[in-house]
Amino acid sequence: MRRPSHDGKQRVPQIDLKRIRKEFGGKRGTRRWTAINGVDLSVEVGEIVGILGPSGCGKSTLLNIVAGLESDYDGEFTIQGKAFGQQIASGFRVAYVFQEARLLPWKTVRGNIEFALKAAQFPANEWRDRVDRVLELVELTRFAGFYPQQLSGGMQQRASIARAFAIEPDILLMDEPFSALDEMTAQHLRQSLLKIWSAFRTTILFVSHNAMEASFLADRVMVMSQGPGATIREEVSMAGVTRPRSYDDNSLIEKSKAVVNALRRHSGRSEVALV
Ligand SMILES: Nc1ncnc2c1ncn2[C@@H]1O[C@H](COP(=O)(O)OP(=O)(O)OP(=O)(O)O)[C@@H](O)[C@H]1O
Repeated sequence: MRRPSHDGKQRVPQIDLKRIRKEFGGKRGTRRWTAINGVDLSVEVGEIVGILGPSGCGKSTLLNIVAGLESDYDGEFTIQGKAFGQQIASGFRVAYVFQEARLLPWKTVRGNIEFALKAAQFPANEWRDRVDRVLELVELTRFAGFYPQQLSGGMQQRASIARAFAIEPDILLMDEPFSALDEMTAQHLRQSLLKIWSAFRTTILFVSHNAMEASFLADRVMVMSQGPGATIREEVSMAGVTRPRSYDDNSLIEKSKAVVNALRRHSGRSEVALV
């Protein structure tokens, strides 16, 4: 999937996974399970790529490998042509947004974001401006002094997205970030995410179960097959769906149907719904 740049030169992809295979178990008599086998995926700088596939096919496993949380796998994984550990040692940053906001309950929204800035070694004199900027982008300025339990689920997730962007990550990983929210809140948050992405142009790799969500956010949607030994079977390009995006855009609706059809083809199930 390596593609030439507009000037005709080969660019080095931001994320490059080749022939990735991950097996679980097999130790002390536990069942051996090949979760993924032969995954190839290249993501360019500033791209948004979505991963969809049947439950248990290995989507989170793939994100965990890119996050550096999973190191026991076969195949090659490089970041801009270098080993992950080498890139992290030279200041490369990866942020992860999960289904739940995972904010520290004893810290305010500002305190949570400052905590991440401190961990990422940003100088303390930059914290206030950085926090203010990201909170404005996710429309939480008035809630900087609130504790997580004083916020709705959608607001907490917005705070977690703000925290992720505050450290200006080179890569943002998201594992079903909006699936715990009602659809109207999720729609608002997807818009917020794209607004903040257009300010930072961070490379985003995310997992979703929602074809419309994936189509709305992504430049490309990768559809995985059913495991064991799951792999990426099809790519649906969102080229032609202009940004900023609207849920009413017919070209988006058509692309979303194409994603659903790809899921049907590769999940071995026929009852996959549009959302
Ligand atoms: N730590 C583990 N030990 C054993 N098996 C595991 C482990 N983690 C994941 N698996 C197995 O690997 C497969 C892939 O899991 P993974 O969580 O990556 O799938 P997924 O596509 O993200 O699932 P879902 O869509 O349901 O969240 C599953 O069959 C799962 O049971």
